[in-house]
Amino acid sequence: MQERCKDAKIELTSIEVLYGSTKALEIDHLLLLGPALVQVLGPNGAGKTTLLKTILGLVAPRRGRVYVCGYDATGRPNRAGRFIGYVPQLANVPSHFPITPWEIIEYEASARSKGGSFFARKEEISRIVEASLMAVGLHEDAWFKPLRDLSGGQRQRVFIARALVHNPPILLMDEPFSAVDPGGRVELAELVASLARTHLVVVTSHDPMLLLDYTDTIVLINRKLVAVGDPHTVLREDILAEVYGAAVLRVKDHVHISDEHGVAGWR
Ligand SMILES: Nc1ncnc2c1ncn2[C@@H]1O[C@H](COP(=O)(O)OP(=O)(O)OP(=O)(O)O)[C@@H](O)[C@H]1O
Repeated sequence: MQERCKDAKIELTSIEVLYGSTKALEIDHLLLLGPALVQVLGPNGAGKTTLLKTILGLVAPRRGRVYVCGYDATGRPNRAGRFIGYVPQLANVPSHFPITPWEIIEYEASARSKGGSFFARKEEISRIVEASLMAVGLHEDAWFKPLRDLSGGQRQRVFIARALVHNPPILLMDEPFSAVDPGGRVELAELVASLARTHLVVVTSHDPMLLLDYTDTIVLINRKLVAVGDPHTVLREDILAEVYGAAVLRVKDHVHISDEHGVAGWR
């Protein structure tokens, strides 16, 4: 029987993830409900990507369970992947191939399409590719250009489009702004925010500022869950200092975090 997602929901219970003998992440309980925008924040090596991969079933925790839309998806990427679209860090995606946005989405849609005649499927796949590229606002001029000729912002839209192909209720995005120039970030933030009106969107970040006005929940981690709640509750100097130490500064009524990714500040 086809499993359906009644509520866009991620729940983690008693999670412990190890790489070899090193503990990478510990979470007693975390419940995320959509539609919403959730930012996962933490310093380098805090376990942000590990958290996303654990939710995706790509990393199996040593103990604990991961539920996606109410289904046990612990260590089961095929089950989690039905309900989740994953947008990887652009830095980890090779961009020098002459592949085009259309081909990337077409490949994903073909891999996920089943049944029907070859011609009906081909027509349906073209419809899905077009709808996905339009949903992320990628201009038609860019659809058949090699990926390497696109800007960071355009490339990021392509991978968001790919994540949307199977119409998942949940989107996980790993540092979606890191390879995008400052000019493109604001527009991209608006796209992410608009998707969060209809999806549960979980974004990892070093800088919560760009999405702050749209954010429902901040999850602060540092190899364990440090705090979870709305931005006003979590982005407090004393809580941040627990994770970032001396990298947290107060200048007048602004709080700043400075790390090798730059300085993020807010009031
Ligand atoms: N496959 C792996 N094998 C061994 N150690 C790993 C593996 N993946 C991650 N780690 C380690 O686990 C810790 C958490 O890594 P992770 O990539 O989840 O952190 P992060 O918060 O996403 O970091 P960053 O902000 O630098 O991207 C780091 O110390 C990292 O070196």
